[in-house]
Amino acid sequence: MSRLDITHLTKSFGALKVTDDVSLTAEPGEIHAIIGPNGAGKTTLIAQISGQLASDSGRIALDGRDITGTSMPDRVHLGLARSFQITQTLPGFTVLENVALAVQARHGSSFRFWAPVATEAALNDAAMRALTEAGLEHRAEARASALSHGEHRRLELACALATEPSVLLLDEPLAGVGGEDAEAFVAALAAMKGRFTMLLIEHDMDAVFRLATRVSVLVYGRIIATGTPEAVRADAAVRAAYLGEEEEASA
Ligand SMILES: Nc1ncnc2c1ncn2[C@@H]1O[C@H](COP(=O)(O)OP(=O)(O)OP(=O)(O)O)[C@@H](O)[C@H]1O
Repeated sequence: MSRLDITHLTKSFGALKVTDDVSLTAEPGEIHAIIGPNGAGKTTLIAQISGQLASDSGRIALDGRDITGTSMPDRVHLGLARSFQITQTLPGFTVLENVALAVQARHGSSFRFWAPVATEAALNDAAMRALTEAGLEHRAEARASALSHGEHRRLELACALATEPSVLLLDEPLAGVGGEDAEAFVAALAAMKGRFTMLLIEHDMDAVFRLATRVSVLVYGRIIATGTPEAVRADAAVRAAYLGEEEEASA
């Protein structure tokens, strides 16, 4: 069963059809990237999937369960985590404390019955595991306010992972992140490949083609191709609509 199964999703703003009959899946352990030129409808699609925006028609299922009409908090609770939008980090708290709070938000009721010391140890252990996944364990004791922009993004990633999501929506994780920070982020995601299911929207094509298991290309709200990075790169329609232009522009 697909972790995420989206069928015939649509959304219009007035006369403008921004999401036009989009169907796609995220299979267990895959990183499915969605790419497309500016204005293709990527942000709108992610907003529909996360529940921020209601769809006009179509169906969204998470682990086989229809979540089309559910609220954004309900989707998070059911295991759909959207990084960078839902996470509010606390700048005066340490990195570890921030992630421990995210763990507690997920497991609040089960941790409550434990003795306080054991509770704290268990929370910190779970938080350290998420921090290690995000490649940020060496910053556990730093205050969140002391992190670089790229480190902060990885803290948000760790907070999202701490909720043990079924599917993680990553909306332009590398936006505004440069150099070593970007490299560290991509390395952290690459190391997670196969173990977490992710839908990735990202403008950095090098990162997309390095990370993605499958790539879908969105143009004017429609998916014009879905396949392995190699197949999509070689697709004539994709080259004509998008990649060719990008490569020519950067040549
Ligand atoms: N709330 C809105 N009302 C009207 N039009 C909208 C609204 N939100 C988005 N649009 C339009 O829908 C289209 C798709 O926008 P969207 O932001 O989803 O594209 P995108 O692929 O994420 O673009 P980018 O890569 O530039 O972030 C654009 O033409 C945009 O102007």
